[in-house]
Amino acid sequence: MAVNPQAMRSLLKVYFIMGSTNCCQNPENVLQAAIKGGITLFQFREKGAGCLHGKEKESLAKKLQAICKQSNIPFIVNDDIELAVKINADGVHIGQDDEAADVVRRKIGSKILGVSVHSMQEAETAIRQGADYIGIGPIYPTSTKADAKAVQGLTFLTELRSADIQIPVVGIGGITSENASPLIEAGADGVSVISAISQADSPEKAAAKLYDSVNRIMRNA
Ligand SMILES: Cc1ncsc1CCOP(=O)(O)O
Ligand SMILES: C=C1C=NC(C)=NC1=N
Ligand SMILES: [Mg+2]
Repeated sequence: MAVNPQAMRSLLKVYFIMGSTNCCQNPENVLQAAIKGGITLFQFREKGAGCLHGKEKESLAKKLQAICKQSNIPFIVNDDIELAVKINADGVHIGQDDEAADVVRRKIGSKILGVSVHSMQEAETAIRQGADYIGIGPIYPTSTKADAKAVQGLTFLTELRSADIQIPVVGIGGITSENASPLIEAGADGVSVISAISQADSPEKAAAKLYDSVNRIMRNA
């Protein structure tokens, strides 16, 4: 269901990303709590040391997809296009080391397509090839992704918005409710987080605080 940019922007507000290796508690309970707290979009990202594969990965994906469905939260799959198509996910997120966005677009039809970009060139290519949103980062230092690129702060986001690039944009990397506001003020449509919610004592409270800090800024913008 490729969404129109305005609908995409509201989906990106509090974009929770998680896989089994990011959770201290049961992933289903963490997702249930995050939804209660107010996340607006979910991405299943089963990656890194100790992550699930094959049937186990598919089984967890289906459980988390069912939880999202109950609350009408779109379910995005990271990297694994085949899995996304097989379980009829609402969209996929790809990076520069995955298949090209135009190839993925042909495979997923009108589902949501997100692309990670780190330069104007990559952003323009993603837009041309039909991305519905772009993910940029790491905005702040993060230990969640071992091979994250250099911390970019708000520089690239500011460059995008100064070049009048209007595609929906979400930032990622080390984001918490304490540092989310400057990102929104610089023109991001939302924040995507892994550990701020997945490793919180209360994922529900963490999600609610993020939702509140993002909306407070948007109301005053
Ligand atoms: C997937 C990804 N891409 C850039 S940083 C990152 C990890 C973000 O995790 P956290 O929100 O815990 O910093
Ligand atoms: C690397 C990523 C960047 N941005 C988003 C939204 N998801 C990702 N997996
Ligand atoms: Mg990838």
